[in-house]
Amino acid sequence: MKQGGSEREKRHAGESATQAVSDGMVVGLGTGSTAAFAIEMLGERVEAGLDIHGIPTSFQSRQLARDAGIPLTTLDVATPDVAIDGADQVVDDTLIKGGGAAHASEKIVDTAADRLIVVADPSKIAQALCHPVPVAVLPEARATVSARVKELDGTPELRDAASKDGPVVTDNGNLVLDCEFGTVSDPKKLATSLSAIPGVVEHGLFVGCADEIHIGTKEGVTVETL
Ligand SMILES: O=C[C@H](O)[C@H](O)[C@H](O)COP(=O)(O)O
Repeated sequence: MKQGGSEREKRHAGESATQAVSDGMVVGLGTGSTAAFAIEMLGERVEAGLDIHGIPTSFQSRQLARDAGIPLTTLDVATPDVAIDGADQVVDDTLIKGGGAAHASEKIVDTAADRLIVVADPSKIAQALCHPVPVAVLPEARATVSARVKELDGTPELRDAASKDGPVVTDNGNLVLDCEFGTVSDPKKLATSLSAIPGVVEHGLFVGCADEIHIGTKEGVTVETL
């Protein structure tokens, strides 16, 4: 599922995004290898005196934030001023996310934030949405959701775990169907259709969600404000 992009490019994107963070802010902490660089950099700034709280989007980002010394809070008591998160594909302000199976919590935190900054390497930027759409489903709904995805002309594939026998199980105990739709010409319509299927917990289409894209390159970063 994961696409290329060098560590250097990801680091440049992650570090650039953290410049939007200042004292007193609550920061949504995205998941994945690119967001991890932002968390690392925020930790260094916290150690140097930056006063922030983070809201993690997965077990991974929670652990990284703890290791980095970032104080944590929850959506029960705080609203993120900004969220910094990665993506698997970016077309303008619309994203496909969920390569790390964290898109349900990411969507909750990212859309609650006043501002969503996406961190990406150039391999993620596309002209058309054509990446398979991850769909988190309740385990008992795997077959019924698959059938409905096929009615939408999609091809669902249960995501298998690399490190154990059997399927990927999300932080919330759900399964993931990677659904191939070819080129998605109307992401809003597909998002609505997927959300309406009983048993779908969340899908990875983030339609019109991004406010800024920080694209890390070997030399530096390009920032697109949307
Ligand atoms: O579920 C995971 C997330 O949506 C990630 O933000 C996305 O897969 C991008 O991850 P990475 O920066 O490792 O490519």
